[in-house]
Amino acid sequence: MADNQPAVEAHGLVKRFEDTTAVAGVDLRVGPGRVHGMVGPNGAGKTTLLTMLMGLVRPDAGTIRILGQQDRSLDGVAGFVEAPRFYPYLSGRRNLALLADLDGGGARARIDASLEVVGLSDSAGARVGGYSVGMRQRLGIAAALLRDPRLLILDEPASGLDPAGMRDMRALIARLAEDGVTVLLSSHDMDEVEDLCDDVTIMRAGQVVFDGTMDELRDKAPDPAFRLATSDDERALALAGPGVEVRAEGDGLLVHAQREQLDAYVIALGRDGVAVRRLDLESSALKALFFRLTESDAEERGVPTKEGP
Ligand SMILES: Nc1ncnc2c1ncn2[C@@H]1O[C@H](COP(=O)(O)OP(=O)(O)OP(=O)(O)O)[C@@H](O)[C@H]1O
Repeated sequence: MADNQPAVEAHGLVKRFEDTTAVAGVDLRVGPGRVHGMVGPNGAGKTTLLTMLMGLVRPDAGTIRILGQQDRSLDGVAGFVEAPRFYPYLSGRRNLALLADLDGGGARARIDASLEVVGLSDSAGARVGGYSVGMRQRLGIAAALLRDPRLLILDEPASGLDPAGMRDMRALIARLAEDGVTVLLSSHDMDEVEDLCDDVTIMRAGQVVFDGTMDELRDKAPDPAFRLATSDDERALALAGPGVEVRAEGDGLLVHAQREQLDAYVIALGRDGVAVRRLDLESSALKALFFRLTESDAEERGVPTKEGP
């Protein structure tokens, strides 16, 4: 693969299931060596898109090039969609050995190294049935690494993990990316994507509503929102200065401002004898933008948004 060749190049992808159009004309480019996040509410079409890229589902329309190849040989690609599945009554190592036999090539020789990378060397002899969700997700990545992939496609790799498991998973993905593996992952969690990804595609109802770098997304984001409680909310409302939008909401105030303007506002309150009793981040700029881009769709279609970022 030429150095600057995209790891994924897809044009006009469409996938219908009976009367649902899961993916409705999507273009996607994943640059080499990038960590690319795909976010969207439930039912946005992320999993369907990833299954098409992995060659598990045939698109109704559109073209896909993976690592420069259009022939779907999928050499150099690995990953999982939905949760990775293993034989629960066999050990982690035995599960990998079975997969390595299917994969052939040098896969068997990579078992130990793959277990090591995902931090499962010590538990490799234990039955997968006794593994935590996080261990199973990491075994899924180890299985993918058997193929020595240049492109890893991961469907919600942090799904179902507790905070420590999530932290480990993020660190693992960051390490793989540092080693030069291109990673395309889906997520519900804007914080996770912000933490991990260089580029992001936001999907809604089968379509792309944003595609660009994390920095480009940040530039588009509105001011973050903060909840404020003071000793004199009326006076605090009157003291709102340039770049600070304040309105009464519930039993306190909602403030939209960039951090520097917020700092100046809080100092002004103090100078004026108004005490700040509570100041909490209500919604980060990126989350606010994510909701703006995707929420109308969720409401229209009755899609639950509680799992959203
Ligand atoms: N095999 C299938 N048969 C029928 N409909 C399907 C099938 N797979 C997906 N769909 C529908 O296609 C739409 C997109 O689903 P998809 O799973 O790709 O979304 P998603 O963004 O991955 O959602 P989630 O975050 O909930 O996993 C949904 O309306 C879903 O019900």
